[in-house]
Amino acid sequence: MLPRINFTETAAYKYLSNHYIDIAPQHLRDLFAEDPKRFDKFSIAFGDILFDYSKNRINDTTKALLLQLARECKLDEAIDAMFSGNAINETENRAVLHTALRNQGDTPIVVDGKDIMPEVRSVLAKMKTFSERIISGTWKGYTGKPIADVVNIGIGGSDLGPVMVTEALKPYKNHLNIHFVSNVDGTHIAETLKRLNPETTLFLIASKTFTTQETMANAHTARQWFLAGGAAEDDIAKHFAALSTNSQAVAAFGIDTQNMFEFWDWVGGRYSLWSAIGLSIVLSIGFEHFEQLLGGAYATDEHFRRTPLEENIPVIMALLGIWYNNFFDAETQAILPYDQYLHRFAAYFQQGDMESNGKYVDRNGNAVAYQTGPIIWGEPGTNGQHAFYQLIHQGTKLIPCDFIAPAQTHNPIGEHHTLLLSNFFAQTEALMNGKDEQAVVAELKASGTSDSAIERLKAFKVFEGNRPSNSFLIKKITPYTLGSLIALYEHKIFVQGVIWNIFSFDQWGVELGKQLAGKILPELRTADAIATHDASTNGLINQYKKWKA
Ligand SMILES: O=P(O)(O)OC[C@H]1O[C@@H](O)[C@H](O)[C@@H](O)[C@@H]1O
Repeated sequence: MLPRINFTETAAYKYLSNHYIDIAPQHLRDLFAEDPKRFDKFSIAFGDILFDYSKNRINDTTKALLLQLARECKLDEAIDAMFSGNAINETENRAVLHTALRNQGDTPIVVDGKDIMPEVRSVLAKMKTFSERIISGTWKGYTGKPIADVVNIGIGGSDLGPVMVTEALKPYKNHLNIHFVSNVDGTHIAETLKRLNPETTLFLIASKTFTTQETMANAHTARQWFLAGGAAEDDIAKHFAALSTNSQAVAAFGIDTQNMFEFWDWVGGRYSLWSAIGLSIVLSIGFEHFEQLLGGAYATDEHFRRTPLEENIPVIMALLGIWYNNFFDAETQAILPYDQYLHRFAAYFQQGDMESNGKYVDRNGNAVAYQTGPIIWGEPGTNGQHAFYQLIHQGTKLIPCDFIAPAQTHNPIGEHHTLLLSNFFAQTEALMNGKDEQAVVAELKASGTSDSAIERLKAFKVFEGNRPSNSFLIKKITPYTLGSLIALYEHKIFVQGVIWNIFSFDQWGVELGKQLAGKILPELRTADAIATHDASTNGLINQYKKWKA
């Protein structure tokens, strides 16, 4: 069981509330001026990742109080409970062990009296053999040709992780073309299939439950398309594999269970890229690179599990988030990677974070009286700069930002990377320092602006600054460093859930819409006018019926 502590009733919370009143008016500029050791104090080097959190609205007292908060909420106990396989996903009575999927230690991990590591290793071995056959071309399609295209059909956790990682690790890609189909909108699969040849295409049906409507619809369409190309039912075994926990449903669909890559109910969908769900990643970059990804995540797991809280990156990330979310009333958190390959990173953690911590019911089943999970959003720099940074710099909302950038690029073309990084450094500095009226006036004077124009313009050109950010400077985005980075964010989410006293590993909030869609679907199949819903829903459905072709 996870502890049940209302963090707003801890001593640390009360101290933090008072401390907030001291900190809120202080400017980051002054905090830096007062403390020459601020960067050394508030940054952590972890392998090839430098985490700089000095540009946050904190001082030594803030950090000490936030750590006290974590201790009062028994974070240590919760970390132990997760790693040791307790059923901390209490509403589904499941352990939470995505860490076991990348475990490289030799201590058994026991769930329901059984060491799960042999099974984990055996699925990994199966993924290795299978992927080597596909990549080398020894696996042949039904007309004897090697596989050229792989289509992962899955949604949510069975899509976003593989999409994000295959994009992030494109420099490590082999010759296979990897496609992802997730949306039940027929356009997604239709546009994908247009470019493919059934003789050389492999479908991975990725679904933990193997019941998800969107995935099943797409899988059936893929199957029909494949058979319509001239293949026989028996040929399906050469072109379809399943990544799932549900062997019965896989067999019922007609996929040979030989071609099923299993995972287990102790892997949450949004934490599953490390499991068989990662097969598209393995096919894209090869098993060795996938192992490096797991290795990087394992290094973070060890860091998270064994490093004292004050030097523990996911813990610090989480506590800073809580500082802004619950004391500064910030509602969102931006993730801004200065790396084009990481263009799906924020989208990935939109699910990771918002599906985990978007909860208003606490672990006792009561509505909370405080804010929980933030809205996660972001786009790669510098595109974001020319779109929404205006609001971050001069808007009325406080938006804590995570900036992520590699020191080395995979594409050293001319000065591109230096230009990119100059923007990365400039933005965090500008957000922190801002530009005061004096500087604005001096600048306008120097450019020959008239006094009356200066008077008219100066207010618009002032930047308050004092906008907080974290910076992750990474030597290079490799499978290993990416694995580490993803796991840092995963554990941040976990720590926040522990402190907010919510369950981070269920997702009941996605069920109602599915249930209602199930009810509405048969109503859409008839031409009859509908009167079973509220006036708005009836009105929309009936208009749809009039308009549909
Ligand atoms: O892998 P499955 O079972 O098809 O589920 C896909 C997604 O389904 C959604 O309903 C869940 O909210 C996600 O968490 C999950 O990842």
